[in-house]
Amino acid sequence: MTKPCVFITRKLPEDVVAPLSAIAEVEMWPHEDVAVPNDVLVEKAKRAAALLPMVSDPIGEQVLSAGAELKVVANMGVGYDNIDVPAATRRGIVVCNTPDVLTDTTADLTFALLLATARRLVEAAEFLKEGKWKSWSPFLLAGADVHHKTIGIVGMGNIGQAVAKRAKGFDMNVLYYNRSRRPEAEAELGAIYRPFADLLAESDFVVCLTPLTPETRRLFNREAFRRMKRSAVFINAARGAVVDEQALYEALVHGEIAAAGLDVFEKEPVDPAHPLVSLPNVVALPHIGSATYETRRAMMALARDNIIAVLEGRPPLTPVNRPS
Ligand SMILES: O=CC(=O)O
Repeated sequence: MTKPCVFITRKLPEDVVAPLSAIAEVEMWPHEDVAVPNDVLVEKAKRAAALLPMVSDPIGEQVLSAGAELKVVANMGVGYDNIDVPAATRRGIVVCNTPDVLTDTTADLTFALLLATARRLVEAAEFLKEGKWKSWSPFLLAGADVHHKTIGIVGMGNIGQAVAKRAKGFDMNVLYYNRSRRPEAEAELGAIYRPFADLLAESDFVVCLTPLTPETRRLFNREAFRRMKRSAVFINAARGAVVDEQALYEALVHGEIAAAGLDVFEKEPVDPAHPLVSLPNVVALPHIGSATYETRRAMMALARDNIIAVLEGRPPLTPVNRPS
């Protein structure tokens, strides 16, 4: 019997791929740091029973309709806004993501970004390396305190709750906004629910961790930034398109908010000349929320195991849709 074909859109370690190679004919895009061009992806999809894409690979109508044999698309990421899930569901294709395995790692990065932005760590490190440090001075590179302040978390899923836990360790007052109330976070973490507009007005740190959906696209617009305190620090570790980047730029330039820490951008990789990136009060990172060796390997393994399960006729481990 011929083995089903699997296409992986980046070069992954052989030992991670080995269990899949035992049951399938696996082809990998041979580069680790260059994305597969869309025309190649469409071509590969034609023979594939399974795709293992990165969160940066668009899996829309074009790829899905080419994939006559496709049974499963196992994204390597918790977010799956790069995949047209309704179109996959209509075609009977299972879509999977990689939740849970990245929760603590992404929460660590989010909190590190918050600290780095509030305490101006990147600016300070560059200041020293550029030979600008002439003396200890009272307000040299002074930032804002984090401890005992109010954090407002928008998107209280697993990562939001893990950030809340870290914030509690800093004696912060934790507010949250979510589509649905989270009684367990309220009981266990003392997180307090606030309507979106109230959270923006009351928080010293506004942390965006909501998935990108049609409802959350450009949620952080001009009006949202105007509601924030002038001393507010905005952190985005979710998706760039949840933010109106022009509105954020203007809010930062006009002093409507104090600073921003951004791990994600509407267009990635972001141009280093992007106006937001050039601002001194912006800490910009290249979408590294889950980027530790341990977690990235766990994400790869989970995506792989989702594919193995579907190809072997078992239920997927972490599906996001239920095609009939
Ligand atoms: O952004 C990364 C992810 O969704 O896992």
